[in-house]
Amino acid sequence: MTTETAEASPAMQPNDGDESDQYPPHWGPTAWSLLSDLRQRSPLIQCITNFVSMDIVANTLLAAGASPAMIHSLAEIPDFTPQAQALCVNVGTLSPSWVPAMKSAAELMVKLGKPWVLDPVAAGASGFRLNACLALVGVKPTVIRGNGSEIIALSRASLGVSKKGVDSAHGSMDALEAAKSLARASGSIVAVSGAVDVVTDGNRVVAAHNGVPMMQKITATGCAVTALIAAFVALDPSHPLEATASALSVFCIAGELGMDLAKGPASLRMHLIDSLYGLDEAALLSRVRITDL
Ligand SMILES: Nc1ncnc2c1ncn2[C@@H]1O[C@H](COP(=O)(O)OP(=O)(O)OP(=O)(O)O)[C@@H](O)[C@H]1O
Ligand SMILES: Cc1ncsc1CCO
Ligand SMILES: [Mg+2]
Repeated sequence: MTTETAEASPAMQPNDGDESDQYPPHWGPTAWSLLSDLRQRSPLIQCITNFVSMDIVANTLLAAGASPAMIHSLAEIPDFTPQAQALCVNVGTLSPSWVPAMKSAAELMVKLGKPWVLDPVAAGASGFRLNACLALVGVKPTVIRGNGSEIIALSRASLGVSKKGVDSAHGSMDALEAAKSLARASGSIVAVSGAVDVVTDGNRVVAAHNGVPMMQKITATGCAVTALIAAFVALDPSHPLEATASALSVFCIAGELGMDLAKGPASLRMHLIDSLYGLDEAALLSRVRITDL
């Protein structure tokens, strides 16, 4: 829900020529190996997500090779959640009755030693939402992925800073220090999406430079990439930072390839999903742009 342009980002062209020297070569094979694994192993990903995003989240997971389940009833969690390889919790259309299911599913995943990922949509929009997000952060998400404004709001609240500030239109780089503080305070990997996606464990910071600005004009692309992060982390739970950066880069490469065929947001949505489904090794290796900051 932030607006950010990407004039400074070299994200739209293949990673070839001299420019490739700035991108460490190990990231391409890492991302490809995770995507290949996803297609082979098809992990079951439980999503407790908002009404707006349910369709694009399920279709993104399917196109990437995962198996989505949009199951959010508290009554089903004891039987169903233990079968999932990862859980994605998204507070986008939160109401009080959803919070116990979110907490209970997350607690169960932690108890079982499995990863779960939090998308704190519009975290600073209300006291109710912020408190729910803080309670969920207390259940130790493996990864928290939000846009700049969301990470700044959550980071301030988790550090007990009462001044909320103007939580709109923050770029991902503006949120870098907030992301590091939140990662240190929570023990989670924190990812901030934007023209450049940044991922941190509180010390190390990596940046993924893929994507196109038009992705912001499709609702719930952020929710979709959070779910894809859950799927990637399910494959390699002991390396969540690498899995998170790879998922962001892969999703954004699908956006770049989709943009070549799109006429606007609606056709980009379709072509992004098609491009994710068809993404091959050569295209991925030539386009991955991940750097250590
Ligand atoms: N200016 C940009 N240039 C390139 N890619 C972008 C840009 N802005 C966002 N993206 C990409 O679009 C996807 C969604 O990120 P965004 O920051 O818009 O999420 P969000 O605000 O949580 O969205 P939503 O709430 O609609 O799900 C991410 O994969 C991100 O990398
Ligand atoms: C637009 C919108 N409102 C609540 S959730 C959502 C989807 C993007 O997060
Ligand atoms: Mg969002």
